[in-house]
Amino acid sequence: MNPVLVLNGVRASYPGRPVLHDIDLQLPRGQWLALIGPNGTGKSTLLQVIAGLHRHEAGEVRIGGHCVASDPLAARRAMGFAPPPEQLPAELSGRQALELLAKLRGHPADLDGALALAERLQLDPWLGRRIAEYSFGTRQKLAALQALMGDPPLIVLDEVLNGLDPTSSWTLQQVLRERVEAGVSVLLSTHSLELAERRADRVALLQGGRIGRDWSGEALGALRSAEGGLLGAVAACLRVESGSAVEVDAG
Ligand SMILES: Nc1ncnc2c1ncn2[C@@H]1O[C@H](COP(=O)(O)OP(=O)(O)OP(=O)(O)O)[C@@H](O)[C@H]1O
Repeated sequence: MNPVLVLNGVRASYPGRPVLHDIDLQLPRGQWLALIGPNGTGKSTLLQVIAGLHRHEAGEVRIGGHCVASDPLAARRAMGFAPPPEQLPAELSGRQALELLAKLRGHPADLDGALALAERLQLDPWLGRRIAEYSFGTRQKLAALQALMGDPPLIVLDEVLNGLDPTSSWTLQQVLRERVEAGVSVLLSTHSLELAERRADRVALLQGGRIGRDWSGEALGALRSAEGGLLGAVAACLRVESGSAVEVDAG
């Protein structure tokens, strides 16, 4: 089966600052990929390129076979993206924001599924209140709901578990795992190596604007039982990049 997400030679930058260099990545159906990497290495930029919110200067991004640059609407329909919490419409209630999204997508019935998920995430008591009154974690839950709404084949989440209380975080991880088991693909950026190691099917390390390492399910399985685990493996990669591995080896 064709991968749900394909990136070929993707490059992107901000004025005077190249960020992504020739990113090649494929995400098969029914796989949870955790994207990790140091601060400022370009994870959010990469996810925004995939969501069509940041222009890529070279290469190609395809979602469900649709090219993000030439057929953005079809590409967007094949994915769910959690907006950054500060970009949620503060003057609307959570319910109004979900209704608006369902209407914009042309699937008002999607609201029912989102409301059921809101209950699982204990967001339902907040849905009648203005988003401006939400805490950071409550906004994160609403953003995640938006990404999950309508059951898209690809779900893209940028550090969306940050700020969630442990029970809500666990529930959202369970929801994501259920979706993955049903054939949905999840791309989640995170700084939690524990989450990446335990929950994801595969982990990609973004390093210097490139995919420096890509640990498959098998490699992850080996890391789970190895001393140091994923943290040790990531630290080794970053030492090599900074050149300090040479010092360590020489010492
Ligand atoms: N709007 C912007 N204008 C200019 N530079 C930006 C902008 N947004 C991000 N950058 C720069 O692009 C680079 C990548 O940023 P990005 O937010 O994608 O990194 P990240 O890996 O998600 O970081 P973090 O882990 O800290 O969230 C950084 O050097 C950052 O300073």
